[in-house]
Amino acid sequence: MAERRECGPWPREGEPRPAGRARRLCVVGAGYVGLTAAACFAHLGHDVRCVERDAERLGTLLEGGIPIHEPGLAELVAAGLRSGRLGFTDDIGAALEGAEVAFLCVGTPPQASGEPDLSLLAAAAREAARHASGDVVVVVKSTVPPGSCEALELVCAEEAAPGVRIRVASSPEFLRESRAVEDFLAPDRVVVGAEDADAAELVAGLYPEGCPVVVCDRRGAELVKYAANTYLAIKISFANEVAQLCDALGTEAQAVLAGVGADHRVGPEFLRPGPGYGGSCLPKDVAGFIALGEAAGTRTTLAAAAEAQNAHARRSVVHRLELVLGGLSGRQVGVLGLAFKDGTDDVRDSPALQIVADLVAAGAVVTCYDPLAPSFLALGTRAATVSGAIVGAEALVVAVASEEYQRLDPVTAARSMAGRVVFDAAGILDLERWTAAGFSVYGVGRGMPLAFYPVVWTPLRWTTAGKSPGAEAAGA
Ligand SMILES: NC(=O)C1=CN([C@@H]2O[C@H](COP(=O)(O)OP(=O)(O)OC[C@H]3O[C@@H](n4cnc5c(N)ncnc54)[C@H](O)[C@@H]3O)[C@@H](O)[C@H]2O)C=CC1
Ligand SMILES: O=C(O)[C@H]1O[C@H](OP(=O)(O)OP(=O)(O)OC[C@H]2O[C@@H](n3ccc(=O)[nH]c3=O)[C@H](O)[C@@H]2O)[C@H](O)[C@@H](O)[C@@H]1O
Repeated sequence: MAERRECGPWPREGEPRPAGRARRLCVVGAGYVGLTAAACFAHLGHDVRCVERDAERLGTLLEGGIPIHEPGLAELVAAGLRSGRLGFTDDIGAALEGAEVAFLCVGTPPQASGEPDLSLLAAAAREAARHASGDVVVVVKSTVPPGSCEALELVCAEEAAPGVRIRVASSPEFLRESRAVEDFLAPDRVVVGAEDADAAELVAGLYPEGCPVVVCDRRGAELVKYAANTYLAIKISFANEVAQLCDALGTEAQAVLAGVGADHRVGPEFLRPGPGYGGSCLPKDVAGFIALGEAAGTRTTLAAAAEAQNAHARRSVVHRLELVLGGLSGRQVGVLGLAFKDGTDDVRDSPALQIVADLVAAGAVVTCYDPLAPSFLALGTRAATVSGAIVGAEALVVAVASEEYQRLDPVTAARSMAGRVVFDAAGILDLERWTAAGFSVYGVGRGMPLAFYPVVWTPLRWTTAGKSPGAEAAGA
């Protein structure tokens, strides 16, 4: 076993102290998860070398920039580089020198079957094992199906030099994009799956002091991640289901869901209706959860229902707008938001992007605005400001719940737009103000014209005091 060593003097004045000792760490992959983990571990006092194989991404990092938008991350990276506790390289051998722990944070993108593609991860594990000169605990942070760590341990054993022991542990990541740093430094919990207590303790000790740690076996830790994301997806789909019902019943979804979420057993978070969930993980992990059930021969009906409801939610924005406008061909539509949610530049599997694509496919003339989404997106016309996106528009779609869009003044919008239709898919506009400015406001859980519904719901009529119509019909 490699000798454990301290990484520089500790503690340093004014800096947070890690729960365990400061360690030498290697992090493979400098994406949303890897870069955040590397910068935060360095902030916690560890000595971190981060390996990135993408030349452009690495170049940006080596020049002191960061390749993604994540609040607070640039500052942490800069501080890590200044202190010497953070470094970037494409040389995994150099990054592993003296490292006791190597975190694998590479992508596990979805395949058509719903199962994730683990080829990048297997390649990273192979490289790490091949270049390890001493014993290393390889920690899989990427989201992987149960059983992956066990399989990777065999791969590592094949590649490792004689006498080098590679143990593979699981420690899935739960951070949210746009809040990656705060989530990493103050997690609700850390999950560690390892086959021996020593490895579990080593890994758990790297995280911020005082955060709750759930220790289980590797399969359990791997499953926590899928189950957690699937549960969040189910909650969002439930909110969308309630919102659709609210539209049909002519009531406001926000108030109804606030009433549901106020019960502490339910909780208010992830009950915001909208254009469906997206991003690189929720859709992928729900599909992965269903694929897991199929492989294991268990029922995953709730996950499948969440997926089906989400597909409906994502299609229905443009479908509804088409009905409201009486057709989309040649109609000028402004869209606010392209990223998969507010505060990020990530457009992977973005519902907003799908809205724009569906509008363009239906023949609409689209102008969109997003302050962070990459400029290479060639969908419709890209405006540089909110006002640029709405000028001359017959209808406006708010696709992402951003404060910037919420601040849009309806009186100014009315002056600039050609029409008075707003589809508030994100559910953020002040109904009263927009209605007062002459707009017809539609949206998910924000009301739809009655003609939209094939069945017109009629309020129950109480014909006999104290008895329900059902009771009467039953002859009570
Ligand atoms: N994005 C998110 O918010 C979260 C993602 N996850 C999971 O974490 C994993 C990573 O996700 P992201 O960070 O979003 O992916 P990403 O695609 O943004 O970043 C992965 C990085 O790894 C690099 N890479 C791939 N193979 C490499 C190798 N052999 N050596 C060095 N670098 C290599 C890529 O060039 C890329 O920069 C996925 O399994 C994902 O499901 C988990 C929690 C949150
Ligand atoms: O595994 C992952 O990658 C991560 O996936 C999600 O994080 P993230 O994808 O960054 O974004 P969320 O904030 O969860 O939003 C996901 C999608 O759901 C939508 N959403 C979220 C909440 C809500 O109430 N309603 C709703 O429609 C968002 O707009 C977005 O499209 C989870 O929240 C993280 O815990 C997890 O680590």
